[in-house]
Amino acid sequence: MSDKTETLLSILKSQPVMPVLIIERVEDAVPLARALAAGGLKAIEVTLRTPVALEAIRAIAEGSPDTLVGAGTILSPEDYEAAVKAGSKFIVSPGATPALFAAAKASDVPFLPGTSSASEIMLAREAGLRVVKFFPAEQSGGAPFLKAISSPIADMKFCPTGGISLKNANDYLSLPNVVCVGGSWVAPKDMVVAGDWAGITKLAAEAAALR
Ligand SMILES: O=C(O)C(=O)C[C@H](O)[C@H](O)COP(=O)(O)O
Repeated sequence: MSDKTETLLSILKSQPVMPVLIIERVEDAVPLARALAAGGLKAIEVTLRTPVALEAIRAIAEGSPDTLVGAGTILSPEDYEAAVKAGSKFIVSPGATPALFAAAKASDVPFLPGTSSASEIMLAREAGLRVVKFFPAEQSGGAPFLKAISSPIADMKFCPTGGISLKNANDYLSLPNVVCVGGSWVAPKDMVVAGDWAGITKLAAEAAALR
C-alpha cells in the first residue's frame, strides 16, 4: 500500500463520519470547524461549491489547529492544485477522471475519487488507489451495492456519501469494506446561518459515536 493510501486511510478511519460542508460566509469557517472538532469530527471536507471555499480552507488550516481540512467537489486538476495550495490535506471528487488521477499521482496530497460502478472502481484501482468514495451512495444502489462488490473487488475500501444521515449510516458502517461515511447532515444550513455552534457540536458528537 502506498504512503498516500495509508495517510488517507488513517484519516478516514479516525472517525465514522466525514462532514461535507458548504460554506457561504468565510467568517463561519473557523467556528464551524471548531464546533465539529469539539464534537469529535476533526477531519472535514469543505466543498468547492461557493466563491469563498478556498478562503475558508485557508482560514481553517490556520485558525482551527485541531482540524484536518480537506477539499471536496474537485472537478479539475486546477481545482486540485488550488485546494492543495490553500492547505487541504486530502482531496475529494464526485467522480473519477484520467486528468484527476494524473493530478493525484503528481501530488503529495491523497485523492479520494467518487465512483458508482464496478468499472470506475477498477479504474481507480488501476491508478493505484485502494480507497474511493461511493457517490451518490443511496441513489446508486446503497449498502447492497457495496455488499455485492466486496467479493469480486475484495481489496477496495469505500467512503459512501450522498443521501446518508444518522438514520441509515449504520447500514453502511456495518460493512467490512466501509471505512467511514460522508454527509452534510452534521452541519445543516439553518444552524450555520444562525451560528448555532453548540448545536453543531451536539450533532457531531452524535455522529462521532456511531458504529
Ligand atoms: O462534491 C463532493 O466532492 C462530494 O463529496 C459530494 C458530497 O459528498 C455529497 O454532496 C454529500 O451529500 P449529502 O450528504 O446527501 O448532502
